[in-house]
Amino acid sequence: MSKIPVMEIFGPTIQGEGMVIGQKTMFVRTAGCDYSCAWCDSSFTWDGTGKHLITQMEPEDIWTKLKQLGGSGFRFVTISGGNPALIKNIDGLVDILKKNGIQIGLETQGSKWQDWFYKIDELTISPKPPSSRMITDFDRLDEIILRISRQNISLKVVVFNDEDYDYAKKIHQRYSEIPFFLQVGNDDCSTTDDDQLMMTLLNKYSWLIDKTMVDDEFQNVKVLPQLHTYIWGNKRGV
Ligand SMILES: C[S@@+](CC[C@H](N)C(=O)[O-])C[C@H]1O[C@@H](n2cnc3c(N)ncnc32)[C@H](O)[C@@H]1O
Ligand SMILES: Nc1nc2[nH]cc(C(=O)O)c2c(=O)[nH]1
Ligand code: SF4
Ligand SMILES: [Mg+2]
Repeated sequence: MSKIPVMEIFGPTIQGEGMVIGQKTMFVRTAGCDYSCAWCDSSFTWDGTGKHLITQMEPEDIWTKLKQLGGSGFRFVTISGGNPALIKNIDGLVDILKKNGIQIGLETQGSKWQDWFYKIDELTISPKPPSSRMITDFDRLDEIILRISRQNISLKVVVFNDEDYDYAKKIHQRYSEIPFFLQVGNDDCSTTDDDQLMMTLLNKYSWLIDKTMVDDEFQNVKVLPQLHTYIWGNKRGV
């Protein structure tokens, strides 16, 4: 048995965030998280509300489903969650994807390690700022980042307020050699008023840009929105 708890499989869509923003990709979203961020936009993966959606799947079945949805029109799969790093069996899925010439992206927060991280092509670590109410274990994060430092990795911190911004700077300074992304926080993950949401998010993006541009301590940084929210709002599975 090498099953993986899957919450949703979707795509093709664009990667809306971070180091490979705009990339055509399929998504595999796993269930369960060791964190419970105050503003998690995927809380259905861990708060019980999506329990009925969880399917225990063999890696081969996930590959079959990906091909069903994406046909032969994709070369990239992003694994997100929840925290996929809780799941040892993702190793089997990674091997199947590699064998079929698929590039793999991973979204995780840097709280857990798996050896299959070594096989990920584009690895995003997203440590959580104070507004999330999570506490970063820096010894653990140091260890993980050291292990993957020769791979294609990036750090991405979501910013909601000044305190988060200061935390982001601390992360950037601690791991100054690693490509660094600031990401706009979405504090209304339930609204269906897409126009209002876009206005709010654009204003926040503008605030974050203004702040970063005059900050000499942020020299080499990329400031990004969650692009998919501009197109599809809070819609799930896109
Ligand atoms: C849902 S998480 C899943 C992967 C992993 N648990 C993590 O947090 O990195 C995927 C990405 O969405 C970001 N995210 C979650 N909620 C958000 C929100 N309300 N606004 C902006 N980004 C958010 C996370 O910081 C992370 O970078
Ligand atoms: N289009 C799109 N891009 C994303 N980038 C990271 C996502 C995530 O939830 O991990 C995500 C997502 O859910 N959709
Ligand atoms: S670590 Fe990621 S999935 Fe887990 S609660 Fe935070 S944002 Fe959500
Ligand atoms: Mg998301």
